[in-house]
Amino acid sequence: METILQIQDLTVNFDGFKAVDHVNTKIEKGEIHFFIGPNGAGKTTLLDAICGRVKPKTGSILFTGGVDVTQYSENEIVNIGIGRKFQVPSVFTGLTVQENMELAAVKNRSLFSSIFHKTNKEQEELIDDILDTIGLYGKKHQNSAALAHGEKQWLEIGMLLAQKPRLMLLDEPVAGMGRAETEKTGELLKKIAKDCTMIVVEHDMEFVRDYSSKVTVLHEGAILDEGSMADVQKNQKVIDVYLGRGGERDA
Ligand SMILES: Nc1ncnc2c1ncn2[C@@H]1O[C@H](COP(=O)(O)OP(=O)(O)OP(=O)(O)O)[C@@H](O)[C@H]1O
Repeated sequence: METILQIQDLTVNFDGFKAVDHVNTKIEKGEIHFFIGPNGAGKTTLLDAICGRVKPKTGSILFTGGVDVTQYSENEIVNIGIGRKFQVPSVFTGLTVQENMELAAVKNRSLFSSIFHKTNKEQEELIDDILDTIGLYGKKHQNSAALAHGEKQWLEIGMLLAQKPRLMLLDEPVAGMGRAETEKTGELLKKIAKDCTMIVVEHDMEFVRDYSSKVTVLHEGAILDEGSMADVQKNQKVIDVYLGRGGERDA
């Protein structure tokens, strides 16, 4: 196993309140690693620290062995290969599926300059491959406003893939999806994880059971348990603070 991300003694404070409290964990290459736990446990804050949105009070986050991303800006973190998808889709609904992909593929953060930057042949091939992977090749010329909820989420995952990340952070990717879309998303994550490791925050426990390689349970900012879903769901403390309290219905 090769470690892609090592989180060491990570603490994030908001006005003295510890949202993340001395967290230590490792993400292995190729994993679909879920973070679960009750509302307010610190899951989103942890993702925010990895992608540079918040700066920790203590600790380090080592990416592929050496680089401490806590010292980097959000843009630098994207450029070294960590992509983040937020809960609310950020697809441009005035553009087609293909145009959204082109914007992402030219890798320019500014919409204005991206519009004037044509994609090259290599980028076109990459876009076609990704559209095939996310199941939207047949809809490439469709306006993205007309896509179903699940399809918009897949397009956004595709837009992240266009930046060729080695690690992808997903915040509640199946929220609002029906069972069929949820399963399709799980199969998509499995496909992607072969080349791009995944960290996923999720409240849908059926989805976590079906698609996780590893689960970290957070409670009040700290790690309560870690392991396979089969193992952590037997832990009485995890049942008491989350699973047994209908935590999965809180989303
Ligand atoms: N910018 C902020 N300023 C102050 N407090 C914050 C800020 N962001 C988060 N918090 C607090 O930190 C704690 C952890 O929040 P976080 O959003 O990380 O939890 P979560 O586990 O993702 O919860 P949920 O499952 O509800 O999304 C919460 O008590 C929240 O109110």
